[in-house]
Order: sequence, then C-alpha cells, then structure tokens
Amino acid sequence: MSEMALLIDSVDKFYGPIDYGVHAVKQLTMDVKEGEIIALLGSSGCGKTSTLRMIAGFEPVSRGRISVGGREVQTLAPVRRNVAMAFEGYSLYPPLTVRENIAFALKAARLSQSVVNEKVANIAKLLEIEDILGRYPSSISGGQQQRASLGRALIRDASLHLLDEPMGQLEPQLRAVLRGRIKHFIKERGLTAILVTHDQTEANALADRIAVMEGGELQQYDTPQKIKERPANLFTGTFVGEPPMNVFPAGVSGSDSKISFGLGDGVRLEYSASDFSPAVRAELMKRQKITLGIRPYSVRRSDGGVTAKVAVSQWLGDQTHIAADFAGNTMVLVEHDRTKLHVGDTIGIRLDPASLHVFDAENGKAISHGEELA
Ligand SMILES: Nc1ncnc2c1ncn2[C@@H]1O[C@H](COP(=O)(O)OP(=O)(O)OP(=O)(O)O)[C@@H](O)[C@H]1O
Repeated sequence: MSEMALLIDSVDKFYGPIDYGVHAVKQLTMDVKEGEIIALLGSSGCGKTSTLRMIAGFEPVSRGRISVGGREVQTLAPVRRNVAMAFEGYSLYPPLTVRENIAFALKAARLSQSVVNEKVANIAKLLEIEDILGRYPSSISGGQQQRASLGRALIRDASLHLLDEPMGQLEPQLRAVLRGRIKHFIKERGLTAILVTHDQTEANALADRIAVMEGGELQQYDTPQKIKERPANLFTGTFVGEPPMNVFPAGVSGSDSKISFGLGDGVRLEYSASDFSPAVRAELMKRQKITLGIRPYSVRRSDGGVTAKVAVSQWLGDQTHIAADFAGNTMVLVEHDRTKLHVGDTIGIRLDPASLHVFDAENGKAISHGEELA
C-alpha cells in the first residue's frame, strides 16, 4: 500500500501560449500513495479541474511531469493512462441504457456475463440507481446521470479513479449517504481516488489528504485534521472551517514576562510569556504586526475577559452562532447550548493562547499554532 500511485512534478498549465496565456496551474508538485483518497479543494477557478484534466489526459501539460504508477503519462492519450473518470461533460453514451453504459466500462476486462451482471447490480445498489438501469441517458435526471457515470467509473479496475464534483447535482441527504458508501467501496477495494470538490464537508468526509488550491497554487496538502488545526497560511485558515476562522490585524509587543497583542479600537490581549514556547516568542518579537486567528468554536465567554457587543445571536437547532462587535471587527463564537443573548448585550470573551493562530502580516504564512511554531 505504500507505492506511489501518482506523482505530479512541477506542473504548469497555461491556456493559450506558455508564459503568456492564462496561468491556471502553477508549479504544482504533489504525490498520491496507492489506496489514498485525495480531495482537490478550492473555490471556483482555482485550477482543480485543470489539474484533474491534465492527469486524465484531456488537457495537455504545459510544463512538468505526471507519472501514474511510476510511468510517465503526460504525453499519452487518455485511454493509455489506465485511469477511470467521472467528469461533468464526460457523458454517458446516449444509445446505451444505464446498465449497458456501466457494463461497457468492464468490456476490456473480458469478464463472464454473470460476473458483469453481479458487478453492475452491486454498484447500482450502492448508488441507488437500480430502478433506472433499463433507461436511456436522455430520459433520466441530471442527478441520476451523475450517479450512472460515477458507477461507470467506480466499477472499473484502474490505477486511478478521477472524480470531478461527483455528487454536485445530488440532494444533501443522498449526498451524505453516498459519501459514506463510496468511501467504503473505495477503501474496501484499495482503489486510489482523486476527487475535485469545492465542498469542504465532502473533502473532510471522504479524503485521507486534502490539497487546498487557490490562484493555481497549492496552498497546503495535508490530512483534514492538520489542515484544521495547523493551517499553513491565512488562506487555508480562513477557507477551511465553518464558520470561518476569525482574523484580526494586531500589533505585537512584549517583555521577558509578557506578550501583548494590540487590536483595533484599543483592545489589548495580554498573555504571560510562558504561554508561548521560546521559539514562538522569538518569532513574535521579530515583528511589529501580525494577523491573529481564532476559530469560532474556540472562543470562550468569560466574565473577566475582553468585552464584545452582541450583534447577532442565532440558535441553529444544535448550536448557537453569535456575532459580536469586537476590536473594530466581528468576532463569531459558536456555542453548543441554546444561548440566551440579546442584540446589544455586552459579553466578556477569552481567547485561550492554545487556540491562537498567528500569521505573518505581509505574506500570510503561519507563524504559530497555540504555543508551538507552525
Ligand atoms: N479552456 C480554457 N481556456 C481558457 N482558460 C481556461 C480554460 N479552462 C479553464 N480556464 C481558466 O483556468 C483557471 C482555472 O480553471 P479550472 O476550471 O481549473 O478551475 P476550478 O477550480 O476547477 O473551477 P470550477 O470549480 O469553477 O470548475 C480559471 O481562471 C479558468 O477561467
């Protein structure tokens, strides 16, 4: 299970002339181990689909190399790469029924009819499309087409399974059910899958590692937990996590015994120097300005804390989201109880040093998470 299934090495994608066209993917380097599920996560236009299409062979690589199972593929036609795909626009064959479309993917494997039937039946059950197996693509809904093409990809035995927003058209409930089943299916068979999504819940639920992309650049490539707990930069910190991380520009000052952060509106956060490791203190004291981040779940209310004024307090059925005016900005808190607060109430809040994320004010790179260096 430790073989490299995919290696992307210094890959650039330009649409139009190299160095002059749209630079959609910039010097991308990442590896995927056999049996891993990887999510390419990012907002619209960040380059995730271009990356997937280059792996599949639908888009030429402008620069760099892509290897599948140790074999360089960037100059090979898609059919010679041994990858299975479920892509938007990589549509089902209209003259074939859903059953025939899915079974067609097994043609090269030369299996007996009874084995093919069994495999199709299994995948159809998993994706809840048993009732449409006899129908033609033109007579089924977008969500059903999406599941049929997902079935066609998953049923194949391939070195890589590439899935582009595979559940984008499904209702949230079905999505949640299928996520679990698809993950189980992929893991049980030891398949290697790369999934493109802009939905962080999907990425978190399915992926072993998430590649966060923005502006064509890989921002961080790590486990979901690491990305949450140790974001590499301000982009990842604020992009991943719901509600997003609270961030405040801050000045830094300190002495041997204290570190203090000066936020907007004259708010000061005072900490004992021992709340941070010597290495973090040294990095902080090199700077006059930083960006301070704290997740909404980590902000605690405390009578002795700094004050904030409630602007919104909403019970969402299982948690309360509070937005409060704080330091010339908004601080969002999440509490698990049904908090009774009114607009305009003054609350005290405590920002535990162990929950603070500190980012460089200039380049956004993480400096520290809690008491440790990033
Ligand atoms: N065929 C094309 N010609 C020119 N530019 C393109 C082409 N395809 C994509 N781009 C541009 O390349 C950049 C990356 O696009 P890409 O589709 O890879 O992003 P994405 O993250 O997958 O977005 P989405 O989630 O909206 O599909 C965007 O700026 C996009 O406008």
